Amino acid sequence: MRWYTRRRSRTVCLSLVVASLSLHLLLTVLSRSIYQNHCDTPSPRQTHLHTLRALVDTNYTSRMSDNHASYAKTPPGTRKVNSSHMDSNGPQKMSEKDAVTTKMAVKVGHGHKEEGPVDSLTMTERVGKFGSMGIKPMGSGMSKLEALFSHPLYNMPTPPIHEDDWLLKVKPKGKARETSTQMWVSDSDIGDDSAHWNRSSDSHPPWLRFHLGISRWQLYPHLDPNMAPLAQQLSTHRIVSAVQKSGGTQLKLVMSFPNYGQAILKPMKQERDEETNFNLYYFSDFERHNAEIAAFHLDRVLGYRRIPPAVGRLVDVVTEIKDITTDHKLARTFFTSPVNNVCFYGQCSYYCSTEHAVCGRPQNLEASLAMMLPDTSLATRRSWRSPWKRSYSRSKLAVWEKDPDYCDTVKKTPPYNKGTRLVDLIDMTILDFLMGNMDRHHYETFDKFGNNTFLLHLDNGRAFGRHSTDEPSILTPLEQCCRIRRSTLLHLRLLSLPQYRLSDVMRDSLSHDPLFSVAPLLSELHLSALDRRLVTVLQTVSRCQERQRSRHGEGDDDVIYDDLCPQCHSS
Ligand SMILES: Nc1ncnc2c1ncn2[C@@H]1O[C@H](COP(=O)(O)OP(=O)(O)OP(=O)(O)O)[C@@H](O)[C@H]1O
Ligand SMILES: [Mn+2]
Repeated sequence: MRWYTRRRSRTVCLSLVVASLSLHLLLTVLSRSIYQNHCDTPSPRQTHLHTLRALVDTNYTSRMSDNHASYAKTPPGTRKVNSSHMDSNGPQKMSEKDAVTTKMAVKVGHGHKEEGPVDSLTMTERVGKFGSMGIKPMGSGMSKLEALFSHPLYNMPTPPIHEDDWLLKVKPKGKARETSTQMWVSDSDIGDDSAHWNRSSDSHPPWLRFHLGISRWQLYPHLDPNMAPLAQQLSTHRIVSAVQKSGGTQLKLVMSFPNYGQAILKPMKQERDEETNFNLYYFSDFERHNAEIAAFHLDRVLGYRRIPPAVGRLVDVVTEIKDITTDHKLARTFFTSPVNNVCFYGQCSYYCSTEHAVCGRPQNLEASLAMMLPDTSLATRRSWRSPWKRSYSRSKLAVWEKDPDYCDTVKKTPPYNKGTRLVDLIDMTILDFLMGNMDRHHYETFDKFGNNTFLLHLDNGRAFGRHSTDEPSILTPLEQCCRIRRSTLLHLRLLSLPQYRLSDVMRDSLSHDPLFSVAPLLSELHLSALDRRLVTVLQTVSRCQERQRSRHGEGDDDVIYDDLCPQCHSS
């Protein structure tokens, strides 16, 4: 009898699995047709479907290290691509609106005579090409980045966003004071007469549109048309104020623009091909401007959209900082170096001294400008200590380093015992492992959304310090918890296929940053480290699944958190 019942329930389970898979495929087809670009031809669509089917295949194991095996997974008719561009599909054309009309001639190069001329594109021309769909690849075809972003996995239908799922609400017309920051208010300030909100008004400056687009689930939407104007604002708009940002340990500035937008500036501290000194502990490492920029791109490529847009800019330290700053403490730290470069060091608890000054060449300084989040008076944030925080000590080990069953405790502890918090943390772990960031001591969330929201991945300046080694301890949460979102796993598998290879997509994405005209944001060695680390992540997940199978048989999957099937998780 018991045997019969078990057999019956197994049959029911199997039918449910088959039904759910068919539903997913149906959804995929639907989403494809919803988001279909008119330029698309049928063959890539089939390719997408085949790829998706292969990715969903639970027997998938990473074969990235073996290209031939990976190609074997690709369906017939898929073009074998070796360059970073695909030519099978018409690109989504850069709209006229995206094209930048104003030109700002940027003095590229570092003022060093021995550095020859660099890419002739001006910074604004680069910016015009920024943003997921404002990209026109060199050749005639679709870039790998475009191909990736048009894949069904990135275009799954999402549930409608309710009014409560937006971070900010716009004051009704008539009450707002033009161009004032009073135009937008926190949720609690809004009255009953909120019928005329205008979230996507073209008249709003890009930074405001960015703020108004922040939801419970992400900082900005996939294929956000505001991304190009936002990047343009960050990299070209006049800077009217530059003051030091308090808090944190290293020098950073708050820059303000004429339209009231603000950004956080982190200066260049390390050459691209330089590796962090191996004798330095992670907590003594510098922050790198290119790490902030590359982290934003990687986060977007992974489909997370949890890092505020960060863009590179050549800043004139004299006219754009020294001459306009009202921060006397900052102004006092400017000096001219022995080779006539203008330098400053500001005031902070680390590296703010003459020895660690940041210098222009002679006035041009490479920097990252990250879009400022809404002020905390409008949208308070909560800072959470990471359960896998390092000890920040040369001699002490953290608890998680000593206890292999540490995750069992975390899994029982709120907020990790409910909803998506644990898998969100694992998402962050994966991002950090890929970019070698050991400095994730805290993360933040928007208070308004309680525990049911995404995690902000702020402060990525210590990523991309080393390319020749990987830091396995960063992956500990994944190793110990053996849990991952299905959507994340599918994205990672997609990025391990040759036609969407992570390094190629990242090279492509980063080439649209304005500073690419000075030098690529990540060296080739850092790009290939991404591919190598991706293999490690996929292998870790496979190991988890094997371990689970050997313990519990083929039954239900405890490793995969099926976020593509929300009704599967009622808690
Ligand atoms: N884009 C942003 N918008 C608004 N606030 C931000 C943004 N990025 C960072 N912050 C805030 O500024 C604080 C300091 O920034 P950040 O962590 O990058 O500096 P830091 O010097 O590296 O700090 P720490 O030494 O604590 O790691 C963050 O904790 C965060 O609350
Ligand atoms: Mn930091």
